Amino acid sequence: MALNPVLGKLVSKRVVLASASPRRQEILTNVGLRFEVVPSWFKETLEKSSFAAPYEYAVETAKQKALEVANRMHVKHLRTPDIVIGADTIVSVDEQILEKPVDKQDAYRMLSRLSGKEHSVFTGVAIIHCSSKGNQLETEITDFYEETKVKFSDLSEELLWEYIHSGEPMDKAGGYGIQALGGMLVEYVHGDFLNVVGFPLNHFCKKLAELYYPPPKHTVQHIKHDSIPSVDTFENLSDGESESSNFTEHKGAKKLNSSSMCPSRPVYNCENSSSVRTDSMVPLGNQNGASESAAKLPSKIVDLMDGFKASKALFVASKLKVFDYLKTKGPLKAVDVANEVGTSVCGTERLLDACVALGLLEKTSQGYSNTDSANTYLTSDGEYSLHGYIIHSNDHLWPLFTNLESAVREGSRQNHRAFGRKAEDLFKDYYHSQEVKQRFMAAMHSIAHLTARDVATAFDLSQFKSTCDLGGCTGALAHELIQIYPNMKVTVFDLPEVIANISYFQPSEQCAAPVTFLSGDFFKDNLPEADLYILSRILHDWPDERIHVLLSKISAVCKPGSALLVAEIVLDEQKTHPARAVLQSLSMTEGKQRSGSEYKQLLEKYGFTDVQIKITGTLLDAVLCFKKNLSP
Ligand SMILES: C[S@@+](CC[C@H](N)C(=O)[O-])C[C@H]1O[C@@H](n2cnc3c(N)ncnc32)[C@H](O)[C@@H]1O
Repeated sequence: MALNPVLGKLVSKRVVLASASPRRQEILTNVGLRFEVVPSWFKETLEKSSFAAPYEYAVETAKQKALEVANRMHVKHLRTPDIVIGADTIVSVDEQILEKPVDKQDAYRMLSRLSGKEHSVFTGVAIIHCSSKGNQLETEITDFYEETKVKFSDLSEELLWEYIHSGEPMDKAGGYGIQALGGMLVEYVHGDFLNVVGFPLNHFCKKLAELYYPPPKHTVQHIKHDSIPSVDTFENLSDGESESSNFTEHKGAKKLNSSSMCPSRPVYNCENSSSVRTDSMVPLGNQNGASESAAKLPSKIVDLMDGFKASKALFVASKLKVFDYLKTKGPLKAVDVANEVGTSVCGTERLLDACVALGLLEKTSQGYSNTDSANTYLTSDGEYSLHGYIIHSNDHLWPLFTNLESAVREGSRQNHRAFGRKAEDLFKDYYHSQEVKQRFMAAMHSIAHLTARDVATAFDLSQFKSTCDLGGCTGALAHELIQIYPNMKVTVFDLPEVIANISYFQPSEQCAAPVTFLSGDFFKDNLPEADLYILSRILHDWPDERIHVLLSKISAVCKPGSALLVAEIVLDEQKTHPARAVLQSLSMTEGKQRSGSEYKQLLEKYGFTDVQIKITGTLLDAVLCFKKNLSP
């Protein structure tokens, strides 16, 4: 895990880097940040002369790059990220801004201006927190810049041209790369070296610390702003702790909608060479001048202690279809909800108030109504309904997790304790009754529908003409693939008892090329021919012997050049994050979650090469690999 615990705050978020720079990607990857790369289409054409100082230009460009990506993901890809990071590096010498050279002559012009002189490298960084209200994208922007002074030696014409002919200057601000050959031109560096490479990591971490651990007012003077707080320091800070809600619930926080794409000049509150909107920096707990308390409040631990109550409140409200009633009939008073769902008035009122406290409902004088996210995710017909998974969590996972202590003691699944029977395998257990099977299928469908676009677009799959989704269940991913790749023929292969029950889950609108459903057992039966095989959320469920059978069969049927796409949550190399995957492991299936290098090793063992891993930052990551060519 990253040394800086603030980065841990980003683990559960969809973080996007709006930059194609491999150097920025490397800097952030090296410290363990998980993020998706979506290069910005924003053209670096802002009028430089309209900025009073070079750094203002870099900050504004960084901001516009990040906003373009946030807006595009929200509108075009229907995937609103949690955080978009934009950066722009420029070199400034004699009050002139140098960006990337357009050709060798331009590189010569830049480098000869830098020869024998000190210049400044500025990187502007924008951290944009995004949320979606209705169809509107809302953003909260934090931006800052870092300056590093660099002095070049006197460069001879010969050295200069030799460097230009190396090709290195062409994609770099100021026409040099300090981390490679360009390092030989440099006499000294004053300031953050990584800033010159392209990303001021230290300042970025400090900014995150300010955002996620804002100092309480009464201790402001004691906090060293020029250091990244240690874990100890964090404990001394009062943190609003609730990870994502810090940014959505600050009373004073200024929301900007997507119209802020227009490059208007912001009003900055400049402090220590950074500009941050101070209104989003006020910690919730301190806004009303809460009195000093001698004991530190371990907010995270308190949240964990109460977490099960929150989960159960969500489950019960979902099971009672409270969100469905409020969607069609709200706002409703507690007594009306109680009448609709057939529950006690006092119990219903408590449940509804708890849902308000959890941010799932709103309460006004007219009664209770759904929040936008309740309409989208919690109603059973919501666009991205998680209702199926929530009911599965309540009816299946909850009883299993109440036996967690025994599971840990014994190292085995607890179905016999939770449900009074021990099935041969996971799916024999799910499919023993029609009711449980349909509940499980609805659960799989809700997550698959929510993640399908991320999985389908993690790699460009347009080269594949035929695809077989093994264990593809209701076909949610298959339908998305056909939408994105209209020339692709997709077959879903699943057990007969699943295929017999898929009709309820099919989209109402007709597709040009319908999905084919084929029943069979992927451990025993012949697999259909395809250019691309998919295993989405399959491998983590099975023990090694079964995986051996399955991957051997796929490898045997795969022609050279065909591919296998695995969709799973990929663990970090320490195998402790993301938490969702590690917590899922506690249900003790015979399978296991794997890290990126473990997937690579596993797939290579079965003759797959060129293993590429895409950490999407969402609920599922993707691994693509190709069947080895037979030629030596
Ligand atoms: C965890 S679910 C994943 C479903 C889907 N791929 C997704 O990502 O939502 C596992 C799927 O594998 C299917 N499955 C389990 N054993 C199978 C077998 N022996 N042959 C074919 N499909 C199987 C199950 O019916 C189920 O649909």
